[in-house]
Amino acid sequence: MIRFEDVTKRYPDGTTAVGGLSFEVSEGELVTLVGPSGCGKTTTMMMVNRLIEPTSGRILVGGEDIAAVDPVRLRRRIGYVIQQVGLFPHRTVLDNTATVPALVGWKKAKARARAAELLELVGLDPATYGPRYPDQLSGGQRQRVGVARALAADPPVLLMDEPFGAVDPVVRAQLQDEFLRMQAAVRKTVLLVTHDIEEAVRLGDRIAVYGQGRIEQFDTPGAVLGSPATPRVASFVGADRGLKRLSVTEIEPGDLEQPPVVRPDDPAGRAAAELRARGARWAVVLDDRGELHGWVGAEDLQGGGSVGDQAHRMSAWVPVGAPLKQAFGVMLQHDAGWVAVLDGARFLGVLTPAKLHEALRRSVDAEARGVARAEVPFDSVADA
Ligand SMILES: Nc1ncnc2c1ncn2[C@@H]1O[C@H](COP(=O)(O)OP(=O)(O)OP(=O)(O)O)[C@@H](O)[C@H]1O
Repeated sequence: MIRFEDVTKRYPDGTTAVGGLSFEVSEGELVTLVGPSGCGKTTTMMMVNRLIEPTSGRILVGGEDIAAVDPVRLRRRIGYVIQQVGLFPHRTVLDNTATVPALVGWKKAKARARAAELLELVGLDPATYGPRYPDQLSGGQRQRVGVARALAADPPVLLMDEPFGAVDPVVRAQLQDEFLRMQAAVRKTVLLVTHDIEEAVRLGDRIAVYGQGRIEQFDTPGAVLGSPATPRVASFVGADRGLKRLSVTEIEPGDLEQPPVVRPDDPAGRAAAELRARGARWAVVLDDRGELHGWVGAEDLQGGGSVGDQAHRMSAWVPVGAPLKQAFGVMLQHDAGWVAVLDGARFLGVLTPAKLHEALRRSVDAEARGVARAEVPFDSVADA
């Protein structure tokens, strides 16, 4: 959808902002450009809507060389969100949002209806916020209006320059979440500039990590964190990249351990014998449909009765597909040595700290080899 072919930008004073850039962003993909200040991220982005012209090379949008497209026509297909949102202070939020549709000749009522729909999409009630003026909004709300306005003419491409930069960390995380939810619904092709590696990892389907004027690595968040391509990338992503990787690695059924399973109506004595036979200190309690009833410890079973009478409710659980970081968080929150992993109500297995570590290592290995994690043999990482 967006394709850079050997693009260089040299400013008249001789500064090479970017040199020999080649990469492609697929349709519906969100690519984050991340790197230290002055490395050329904004220059890269502004060449896409021709606010900056490249010195050499070609940029294609939707297969068309943009050098041949009238810049005004080009910008109608490309939404643009910047940190200083740039709302018109004397126009209401609704009219600000309707700016682009009005510019391209939509009837006023249709443009406003569209604007109201978009305010709703970015989490602002149009009846409450539509009639307000920008200075009657919080920073985070203004930022949302900026996103709504950029989407108003339904452009296939969205360029975002530090769109969540001007707000505090809590609001920022909220805006990121909302934006991801929205992107899942609208599936725009997005280039997003940030200097924050956490944000790049959280939002990007793929990340372009910049060094000075060039891309050092262009890959998925997992691959960038798991196997940084250069020492510069490694130092940029930080010494805690293993921890960051926990948030982009999902729990798969193959990662799980299978503890002993008992039924609620099993006699306690029989269940205790089973635990002894397997050398286990506890078991999960599942009903006949394989749904989680709770867990029971060996000592709970001393007193007789049935397993169901002694079972504890299982509060430490996560859904399959959740990030490993969430599982780790739940483990710490409940001071538990393991968490149950569920698919809907169905019990799949448990994740222990050792299994979590193994899942992380296998996922790094899988990315490096370009295969699914399930294809990485366990013994290849067991001794590592
Ligand atoms: N008009 C200009 N004339 C000369 N040099 C420029 C001009 N605009 C940008 N530069 C230089 O080009 C390089 C890349 O700038 P760019 O704004 O693309 O960086 P960036 O990665 O977006 O940085 P930041 O995160 O600080 O915004 C910098 O060294 C900058 O000083």
